[in-house]
Amino acid sequence: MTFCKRLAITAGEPAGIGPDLIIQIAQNSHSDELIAICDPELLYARARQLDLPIVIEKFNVEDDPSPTQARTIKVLPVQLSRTTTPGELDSENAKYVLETLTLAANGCMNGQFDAMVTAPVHKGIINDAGIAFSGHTEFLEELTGTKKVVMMLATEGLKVALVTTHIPLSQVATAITQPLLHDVIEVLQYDLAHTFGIENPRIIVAGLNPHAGESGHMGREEIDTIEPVLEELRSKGYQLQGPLPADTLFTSKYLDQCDTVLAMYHDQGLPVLKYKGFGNAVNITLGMPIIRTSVDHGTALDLAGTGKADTGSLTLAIHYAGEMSRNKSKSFHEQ
Ligand SMILES: NC(=O)C1=CN([C@@H]2O[C@H](COP(=O)(O)OP(=O)(O)OC[C@H]3O[C@@H](n4cnc5c(N)ncnc54)[C@H](O)[C@@H]3O)[C@@H](O)[C@H]2O)C=CC1
Ligand SMILES: NCC(=O)COP(=O)(O)O
Repeated sequence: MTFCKRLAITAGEPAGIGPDLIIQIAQNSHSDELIAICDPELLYARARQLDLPIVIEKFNVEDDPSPTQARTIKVLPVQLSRTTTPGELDSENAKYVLETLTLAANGCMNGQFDAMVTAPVHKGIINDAGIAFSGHTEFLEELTGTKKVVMMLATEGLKVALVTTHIPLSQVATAITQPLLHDVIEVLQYDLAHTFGIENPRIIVAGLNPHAGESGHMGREEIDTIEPVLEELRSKGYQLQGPLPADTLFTSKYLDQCDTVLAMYHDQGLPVLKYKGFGNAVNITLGMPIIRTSVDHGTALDLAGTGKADTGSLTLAIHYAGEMSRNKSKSFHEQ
């Protein structure tokens, strides 16, 4: 097993804190090789603004991976369409952002990179450019041709996976179908075992409605959709508890006895996780043939160029990407 892994890091939205974070973490050495995929001129300009020293080297795929030296950034260059001002979004650069993601993902699929780590993108400005985009998770699901990927965020003592991701709340109830829930739990169960080494994972599944539907008086999704899937999978040996009311399941009584919470939608699970571990959490896309980790935060336009962005989550995402690539097993859909 090669110790030093080659990790692609996409810098994300150029007006956000992604470039800052790459420059900030480059001040230290790393045992894995980090390849930034972005415009090198953007890094130079942001480094001047942050008053941090960097040396940029062009990435050469023919070289063997080598640990990253302090203040050196290896770059796979992609040119911005327009020069960026920190904090000011420009839809002209949306294609550039997607090009960095595509290069990273394709590079992972063809073996050029061991994993990809993504700095935050701005979903809105990509849509403003006329390109339908709801997140890295969905973009990479399509690009890698994966039937179902699962978003999971992890921090010390808590993992939260989601059944639905970036859709309007008004669409959540109809999006949660038995086949979707079944696929999500299968991917989650498989990855907890094979990526995280939890042999018989205990998963707590949240209900959708207040009080998990109050026996059908406050919504029937628990009875009609969630319970039948849990019953079926329990009969195969899965350790599934629920559907539990989401307002009380995030308490130590339940969390101490589970490995992961499966939330029905984005803002049911992630506020709790971020309350517990914002800045010290990682976002992992489960189920793909490639490894992708990401930060727990967004573009923080208010902090771009100020030097105040916290590097904790990107550092953790890089750590996870390295460890996951050292322990890589087949993904759920490849078995
Ligand atoms: N992985 C990704 O690509 C993600 C992208 N986003 C996108 O980011 C954009 C902005 O989203 P918001 O909801 O405003 O969330 P945000 O995370 O960008 O900002 C929320 C608050 O947290 C602070 N913050 C964020 N990251 C920080 C860091 N590293 N250090 C210190 N403070 C930090 C910000 O200054 C702000 O006060 C949206 O377009 C959203 O879609 C959001 C989450 C993840
Ligand atoms: N809140 C998490 C988030 O929005 C990240 O989404 P993605 O871009 O990683 O799909």
